Amino acid sequence: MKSPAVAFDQVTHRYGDRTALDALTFTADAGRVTCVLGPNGAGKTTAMELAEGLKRPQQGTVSVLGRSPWRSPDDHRAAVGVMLQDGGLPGAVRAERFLRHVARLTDGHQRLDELADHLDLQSFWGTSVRRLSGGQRQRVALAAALLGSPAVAFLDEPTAGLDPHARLDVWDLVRAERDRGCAVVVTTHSFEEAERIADEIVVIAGGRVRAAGPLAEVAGTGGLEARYFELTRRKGATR
Ligand SMILES: Nc1ncnc2c1ncn2[C@@H]1O[C@H](COP(=O)(O)OP(=O)(O)OP(=O)(O)O)[C@@H](O)[C@H]1O
Repeated sequence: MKSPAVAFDQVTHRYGDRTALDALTFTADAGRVTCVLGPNGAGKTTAMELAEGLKRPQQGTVSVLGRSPWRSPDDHRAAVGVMLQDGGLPGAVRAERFLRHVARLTDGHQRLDELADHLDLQSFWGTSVRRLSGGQRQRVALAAALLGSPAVAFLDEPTAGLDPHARLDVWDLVRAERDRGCAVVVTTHSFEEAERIADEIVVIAGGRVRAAGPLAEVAGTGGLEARYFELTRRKGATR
């Protein structure tokens, strides 16, 4: 059996006395879109940061393409595309200049033309990143993550704040990445998004996996939204 592109095995991570991840265990495969859902503070970003090699796991193991992301060398990192929630983009540089720079580093010139088309980047090519709207900046961050045609892509809330056209463009792009064999891991708060793009769903709450599996299996007959509220119900809440 092929090993998963991303594997969390019994990962626990604490910030002081707060447990952000509690024996978290799940996998994500190549050629699949895995959507990670969970309430604010569930541990999604912490999990993504561990998988991206930005944090070292305190307990348990994280593996991406068969290696520990914390210890992996640069060529391994190049196979992993990352779109962070805050973008981490340089403010003073024009969008085009920034992306051409990333394209040089990732050998992604041809890809840049495709992505520019797909995400309508030319309409704000000449604007410095700091003057872009939130949604435009997000599209630049997404293009930067995908320029190197990565084998694994981590996209943290890629469509938050995007207009309906841009959301459709991003969903198309995510499906295209999956179809070329990429393991795409997407965090989202949108059931619509998960239902449109996910092959696999992972629901996290309180740092633990509450459900994981194919979309139809996790959603069951009542639908994903109902199942999510059932899995993540808060004490005293009416739903
Ligand atoms: N740097 C930090 N220092 C202390 N606590 C932190 C830090 N980062 C996250 N936490 C805590 O860890 C828990 C998990 O946070 P995390 O950001 O991973 O959740 P999330 O699921 O991504 O939330 P959101 O949906 O709001 O983005 C939360 O209780 C949060 O307050």
